[in-house]
Amino acid sequence: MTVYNIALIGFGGVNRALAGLIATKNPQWERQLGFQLNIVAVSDLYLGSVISPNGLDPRMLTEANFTKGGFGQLSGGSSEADNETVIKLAPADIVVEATFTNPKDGEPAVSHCRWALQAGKHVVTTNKGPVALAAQELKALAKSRGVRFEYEGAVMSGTPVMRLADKTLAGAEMKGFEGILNGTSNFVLGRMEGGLDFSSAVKEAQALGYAEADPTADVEGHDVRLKVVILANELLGANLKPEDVTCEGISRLSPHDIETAAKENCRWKLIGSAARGVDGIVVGSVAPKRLALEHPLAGVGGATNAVSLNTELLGSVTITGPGAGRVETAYALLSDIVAIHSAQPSKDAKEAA
Ligand SMILES: NC(=O)c1ccc[n+]([C@@H]2O[C@H](COP(=O)([O-])OP(=O)(O)OC[C@H]3O[C@@H](n4cnc5c(N)ncnc54)[C@H](O)[C@@H]3O)[C@@H](O)[C@H]2O)c1
Ligand SMILES: N[C@@H](CCO)C(=O)O
Repeated sequence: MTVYNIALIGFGGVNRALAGLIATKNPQWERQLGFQLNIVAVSDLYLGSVISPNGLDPRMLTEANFTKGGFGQLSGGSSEADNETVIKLAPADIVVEATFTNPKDGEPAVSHCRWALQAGKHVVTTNKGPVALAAQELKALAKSRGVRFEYEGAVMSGTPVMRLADKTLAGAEMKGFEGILNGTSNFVLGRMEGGLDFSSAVKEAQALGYAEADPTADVEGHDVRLKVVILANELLGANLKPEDVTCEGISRLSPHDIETAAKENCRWKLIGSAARGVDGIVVGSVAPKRLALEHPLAGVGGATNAVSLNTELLGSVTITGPGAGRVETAYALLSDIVAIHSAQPSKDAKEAA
C-alpha cells in the first residue's frame, strides 16, 4: 500500500477540512486512488508546531479544541510555529501549504514552498501568493529536484480549471478567458440583491469560510487580480505581475446600483479577464460589469465561480463550480496529490529498487 506522509503548513479552514477528509476517507482512497495520507506534522501560526514521525490522529486534530499554542501539549509539539524546521526536517513526502495569501510578495508562503522543494518534497498549495508571484522559480526548482509543485486550488477552489485547460484542452489554442473568480464577492452581490447590507453579507461569507483572512482582498478585487495573473501565465503563457492588471472591486457598488440593475433585467458581477491582443501582448483586468440576465455568467450565484475559456479551435468553453469553501478547497489539494501519485512510479516500487 502506498502511504504519503504529509506536513500541513497552516491549520485553518482548508487544511483542517483536509484532515477531516483523511479521518474518514483513507480506506476509500486506498481502494479508489491507490494511496492513503498520513499527517506527520502540522505547523500553524496560532497553534504552534508538532512533528510525529509515526503520524498524528486526524480525528484528534480536527476534534480537539486547541487554544493558542495548543500543539505544545502534544508529544513532539511546541507552542511556537517553527515552519522551517517542520518543512525541512519532518519526514514528509508532501508539504501542504495553506497559510494566508499575501498578495504583495507572497511571503512567507514562497519561502515555505522553496524550503520544501529544496528538501526534495512535493508541494501542494491553495495559496495564491506563491503561484501568482513566484510560479516560474518554484516550478523550475521542483523540476530540478525531481518533485512536483501543484496548485489547482489557487483558482476556483476544487473546480479543475487549470487541469482542464492544460490537459483536456491541450492544442485548442487558448486566446483568452473571462469569468467570475471570487466566491465571496459573488456571494455578497447576491445577498445584496436579496436586500442584505454590504457588511452583513461580507460577515456571512466569512462565517461560511469563503473570505480571505482580510476580506478587503475579496471585495476590492485583489484576490481576482492574483487569479487573473495565475490564469494568464498558465493558460496564455504570459508573464504578468499583479501591477500589470487593472483592478476595481465591488465595494463602490451601492444598493441603489444593484436595485436599478435588477429593475432593468441586469445584474452586477465582478469579472476577471485576460486576452492576447493582435500584437501578441496579454492584457488583463478586474472590474464590476453590469450583465444582461441572458449573459451566461449572469446566472452564476452564491460562491460559485465560472470561467469561459476562449479557444481558437473549439470556440468558448465554460467551466463552472465551487469557487470557495473549506471542503471544496481541500478537494483541490487531494486532486493535486492524485496528480503527483499518477505521475510517478509507486513509492513501493521506488523503495524496492
Ligand atoms: N477558504 C477558501 O475557500 C479558499 C479557496 C481557495 C484558496 N484559499 C487559500 O487557501 C489558503 C488557506 O485558506 P483558509 O481558508 O484555510 O484560511 P484560514 O485563514 O482559515 O487559515 C489559514 C491558517 O494559516 C495559519 N497561518 C497564517 N500564517 C501562517 C504562518 N506564517 N505560518 C503558519 N501558519 C500560518 C493561520 O493561523 C490559519 O490557521 C489561503 O491562502 C487562501 O487564500 C482558500
Ligand atoms: N476568498 C476566495 C477564496 C478562493 O480563492 C474567494 O472568495 O473566492
